[in-house]
Amino acid sequence: MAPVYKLHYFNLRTRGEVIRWTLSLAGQEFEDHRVEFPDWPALKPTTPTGQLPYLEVDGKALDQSVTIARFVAREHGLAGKNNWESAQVDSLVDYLRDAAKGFEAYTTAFFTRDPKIEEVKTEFTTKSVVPFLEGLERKLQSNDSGKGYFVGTTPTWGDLAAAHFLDEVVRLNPDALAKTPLLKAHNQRVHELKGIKEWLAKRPETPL
Ligand SMILES: N[C@@H](CCC(=O)N[C@@H](CS)C(=O)NCC(=O)O)C(=O)O
Repeated sequence: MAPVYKLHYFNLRTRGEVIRWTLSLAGQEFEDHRVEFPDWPALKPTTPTGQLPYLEVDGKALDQSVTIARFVAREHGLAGKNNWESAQVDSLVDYLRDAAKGFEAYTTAFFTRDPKIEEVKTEFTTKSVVPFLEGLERKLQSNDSGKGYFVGTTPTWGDLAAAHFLDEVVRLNPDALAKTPLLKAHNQRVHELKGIKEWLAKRPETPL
């Protein structure tokens, strides 16, 4: 029997979205349980660690967003074709997590209604993320397969993590990819993948 997947997360993209993209590219059906904030205090003690996301697979719970996305990718052949490719994907995802620190400052400012949110946004999109975008473009360029993905010849969950992150950057600054044309083209390439295109067309619109 095919496994039954249920993803528990808030009604946000943030730490849940790469998991949703990976499930979608895999063509894996899943229940997208979005916890509303007023319901959270009652649900919190029922979760593995008191935090979200966690994924239920046939009733068993797996927590930690990056681990969950990697698990789904491995289950569906989206984590690289050999150990070297898997390590390259992991390296890409680690790099993105460093790049995302400035974005986390923005999400904190959003949730705390920081009056300086515009400054935080400008600092992230025009300063702190810039060297990461250049580094990311070099990583993409270093794959000479000619297929336009970060690792190997087919999309991996690393491509999804990169494209999702860049979407968030572009939401905050539409010109952010002007100096990294390869990243811009990669972003469009990922958006055109069947499962991703379908997911983007149907996902709920949320502020983050
Ligand atoms: N390392 C964890 C962090 C999880 C985390 O920080 N979750 C936040 C939402 S993004 C949460 O559950 N906050 C509510 C709470 O702690 O009560 C992961 O990546 O899954």
